[in-house]
Amino acid sequence: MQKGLILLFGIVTYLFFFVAFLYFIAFVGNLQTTALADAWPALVELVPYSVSFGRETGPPALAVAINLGLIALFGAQHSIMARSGFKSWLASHLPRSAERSVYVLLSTALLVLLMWQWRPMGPVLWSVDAAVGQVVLWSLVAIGFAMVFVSTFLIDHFDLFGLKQVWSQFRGREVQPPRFVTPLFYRVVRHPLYLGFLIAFWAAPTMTLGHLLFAAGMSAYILVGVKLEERDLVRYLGSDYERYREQVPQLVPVPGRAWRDRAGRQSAMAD
Ligand SMILES: C[S@@+](CC[C@H](N)C(=O)[O-])C[C@H]1O[C@@H](n2cnc3c(N)ncnc32)[C@H](O)[C@@H]1O
Repeated sequence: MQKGLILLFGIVTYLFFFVAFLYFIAFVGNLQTTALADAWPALVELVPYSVSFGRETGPPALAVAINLGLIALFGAQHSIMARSGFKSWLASHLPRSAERSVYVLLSTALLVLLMWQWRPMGPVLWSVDAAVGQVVLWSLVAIGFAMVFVSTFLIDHFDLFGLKQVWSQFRGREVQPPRFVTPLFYRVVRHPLYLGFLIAFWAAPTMTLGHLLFAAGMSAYILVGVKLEERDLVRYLGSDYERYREQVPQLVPVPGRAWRDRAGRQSAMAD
C-alpha cells in the first residue's frame, strides 16, 4: 500500500512539474504577444500572465520588492534543499525514495508562486523588430530551452525528477545513486542545463524592465547555485571532478577545450 502511494506521489509530482514547466516556457516567452497567440487566441486565456505583460504592476518599489523576494525564495529553496546535509535530514524523516520527489514538488510550487505573483514591470527597454533579429532571438530562446531539456536526459532525466527512485522502491529494488557523466554538451561546458536557461532568459526580443530584473536575478541565483553544486561535486568525486574542471569551462564554451579523459566519466556520486 505504502509503496503504491509513494509511486503515485512521485508520478503526480512529476506531472505537476511537467505542466508548470511548459507554462514557464510560455511565461518567459511572453506567449500572449507572439504569433502563436494570434493563431490560437485561446492560448492567451490559458497563459494570462507572463514575465513582461498580463497584470497590474502596482507601486514600482513594491513590485521590485515582491519580484526580488520571489526570486530569493526560489533560489534559497533550491540551494538549501539540494545540499547533501539537507537531503540526509529529509531522508531521515521521510521514505528515502520520496526525497527527490519532495524536492521537485516544493521547487515546482515555488516556481508556480513566482509566475502567479510576478509583477510585470514596464517600460520596454529594447525591442528587436527586424525580421532577421526576431528569428535569431526566438531561435536562441528555443535552443536554450532545448538545451535544458536535452541536458536532463544526458544526466538522467528520471533520476533528476524522482521517478526512478519511486519506481525502484515500488519494484523492491535498491535506489542506485546517480552517476557522474560527461556526454555531448558536458564535454563542452560543465553546466549546459544552466547555460540553456541563461540563453533562454537573456535572448528576449522584447526586453522590459521586469524581464531584465527576472533575467538578472535568475542569473545571480544560477551563478551561486553553480558554486554550491561544484563544491558538492568536488567533495563526492575529488580528483575526477578537479580534472574535469581544469579541462572544461564552466558556462562559456572555449574553442579547442573539450573533455577527453574517459577515466573520469562514470564515477558514482554520493546520494
Ligand atoms: C539541475 S541539475 C544541473 C546539472 C548541471 N549543473 C548543468 O547545468 O548541466 C543538478 C544536479 O545535477 C548533478 N550533476 C551536475 N553535473 C553532473 C554530471 N556531469 N553528471 C551527473 N550529474 C551531474 C548535480 O550533482 C545535481 O544533483
